[in-house]
Amino acid sequence: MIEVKNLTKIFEDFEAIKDVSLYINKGSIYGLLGSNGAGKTTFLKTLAGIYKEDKGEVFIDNDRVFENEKLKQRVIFIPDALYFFSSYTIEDMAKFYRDIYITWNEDRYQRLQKVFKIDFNKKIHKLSKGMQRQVAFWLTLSIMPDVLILDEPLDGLDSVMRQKVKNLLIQEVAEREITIIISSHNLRELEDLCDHIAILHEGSLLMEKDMDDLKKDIHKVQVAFREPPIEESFNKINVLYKEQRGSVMLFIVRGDREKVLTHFNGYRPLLLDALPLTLEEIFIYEMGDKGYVIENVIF
Ligand SMILES: Nc1ncnc2c1ncn2[C@@H]1O[C@H](COP(=O)(O)OP(=O)(O)OP(=O)(O)O)[C@@H](O)[C@H]1O
Repeated sequence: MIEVKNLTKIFEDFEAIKDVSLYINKGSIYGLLGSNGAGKTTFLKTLAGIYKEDKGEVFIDNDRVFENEKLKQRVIFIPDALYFFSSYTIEDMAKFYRDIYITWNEDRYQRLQKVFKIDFNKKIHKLSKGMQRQVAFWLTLSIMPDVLILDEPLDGLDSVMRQKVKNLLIQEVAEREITIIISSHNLRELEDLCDHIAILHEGSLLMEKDMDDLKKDIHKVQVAFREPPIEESFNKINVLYKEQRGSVMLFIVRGDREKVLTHFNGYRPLLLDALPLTLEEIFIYEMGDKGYVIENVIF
């Protein structure tokens, strides 16, 4: 269980994280979204104990993370820009981790070679970007961490390998109840993996929700009216976005699905359809609500 209490992180006079509080349950796969520069990497590095909190506190299983060597045995961070010692082979790196991590699992390391299929004796810096990322997962999963913090984790992996890695992560959660925190711009991927989602915007927590609740709360409504109602009628519902597409109107509406449908049914429409939004659509509309808008959104 991870608890972040009123976390603020400051670089010189710039507040990269502003008073963020949240709670991540054990066994959760928690997705972190946000525009470029929103503070995701800073947040993850503070969670991993690489950065010290300037205000507030980060706890993992009720222990402070920063400078906590014991806890760092159980918490692994895979950064977006990977780092390996130059001239090290995979086996050299494994030896290094074997010496550091008491939880290192040799059997798993050997078995995962069948998944990643890269020669142990290859020099890591001579491998492709995607292969280096495979090595990062291979070594990390051999450490058997309890908490895995991943910054843009699947970047550079091909589609087959992405699926394999996602399966390995889901298996870890199912079998060992590890906790995974993932930041990514690939919302399709987060949608498949995560049970919880948070959106950071300019260092602040914009929204934090269970994935199912998030989807229950926002709808894409397509409606064709016999006679369009007056504009003010829509003030009774929480419309985030509205667009005319020929004879059909598209609404993005927040609120209870049944209440939204009852409202539109009141006009006896010729056509009425309410569809769930994808995570990508939810992100765009939530951000649009905060002034981070893209024009002419076409789905
Ligand atoms: N070491 C640092 N020194 C000064 N400013 C920093 C440092 N690291 C990050 N920042 C600033 O903090 C803000 C948040 O950066 P961060 O890398 O956390 O964003 P991000 O959400 O991960 O962005 P992206 O999606 O583009 O990777 C940015 O304005 C960035 O310039």
